[in-house]
Amino acid sequence: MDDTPWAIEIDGLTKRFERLAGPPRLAVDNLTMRVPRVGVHGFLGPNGSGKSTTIRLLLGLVRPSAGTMRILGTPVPAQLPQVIGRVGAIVERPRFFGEFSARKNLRLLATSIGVPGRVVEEVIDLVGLSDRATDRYATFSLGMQQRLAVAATLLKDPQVVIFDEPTNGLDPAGIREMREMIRTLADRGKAVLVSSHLIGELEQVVDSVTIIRGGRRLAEGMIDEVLGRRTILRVGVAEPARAAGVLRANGWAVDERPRHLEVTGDWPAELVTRQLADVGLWVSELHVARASLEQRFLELTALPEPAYPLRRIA
Ligand SMILES: Nc1ncnc2c1ncn2[C@@H]1O[C@H](COP(=O)(O)OP(=O)(O)OP(=O)(O)O)[C@@H](O)[C@H]1O
Repeated sequence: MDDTPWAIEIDGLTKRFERLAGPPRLAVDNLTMRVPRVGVHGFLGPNGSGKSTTIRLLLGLVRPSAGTMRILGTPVPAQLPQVIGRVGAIVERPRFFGEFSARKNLRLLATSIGVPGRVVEEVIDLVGLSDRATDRYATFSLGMQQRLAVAATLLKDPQVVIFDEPTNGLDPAGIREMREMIRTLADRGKAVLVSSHLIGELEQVVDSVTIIRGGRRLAEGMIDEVLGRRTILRVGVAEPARAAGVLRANGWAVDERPRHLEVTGDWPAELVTRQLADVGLWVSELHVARASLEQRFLELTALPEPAYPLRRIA
């Protein structure tokens, strides 16, 4: 069952948590999701949207109320033992011995799962801990602890790597290192599923995304397609009111500011110059900015649900 293009396939997944007081809580609601076999897939949604529950369902830590899931083509949780060896998950902070060095902690783990010592050195290098491998774990910063957790997961050379909110609690340098590590794994041919409620921390590293809210999928696809990386231009021109009219007629959204126009659209900047020149208006300033994906993500997750276009990965 290994010929599927998907690392993870989820169909109609539903999880209802029964509660002693009050009605059951629907944490995941008829969720369908595809994670490609290679690349970084961002699993994005506000806090409490059901990301952790979905990951816990995939890993057999919680039982689904309904729906089907496959990892590398193998149905889970029914056949999870057959595939779990090819999945590395960093869901909770693993326990390491504080008095042992990073290397010693990894060697212990490697021995317990029958992995040779040279692999320990490879993963230490891969997560960028070579300089600190002999330091005691107790002295590690949160970022280094995270990297050691990733190293431990990589010992068995998983095909699919799952991170639940890996940037939580990290400082900007730690976030950057985590991003680089995630990218390295994807560049080595792995499928990386990474959840976050902060798109801004991951936008440079994800190839495709699934966005959820209230346990339901809002959008799915390649990141640029889903979040619409739009062009924003700052345009200086002699007759701003007339220029604004011309650009609006050509489909641009135009905001008239005191000294310039802010022009937003899906097309290249050259079109603005040409469209204005065609009517005898000359551009004195043209500055290209990019819309922040974070802004678009917040707009998207704040919209009323039926308004979303549901997009799929081609
Ligand atoms: N064991 C549980 N019992 C009852 N409700 C639960 C349980 N686990 C999660 N929930 C609820 O399910 C919903 C989804 O939670 P979940 O932790 O999956 O969201 P999340 O997207 O991972 O959020 P965060 O980013 O805050 O971790 C929330 O309303 C949460 O309170």
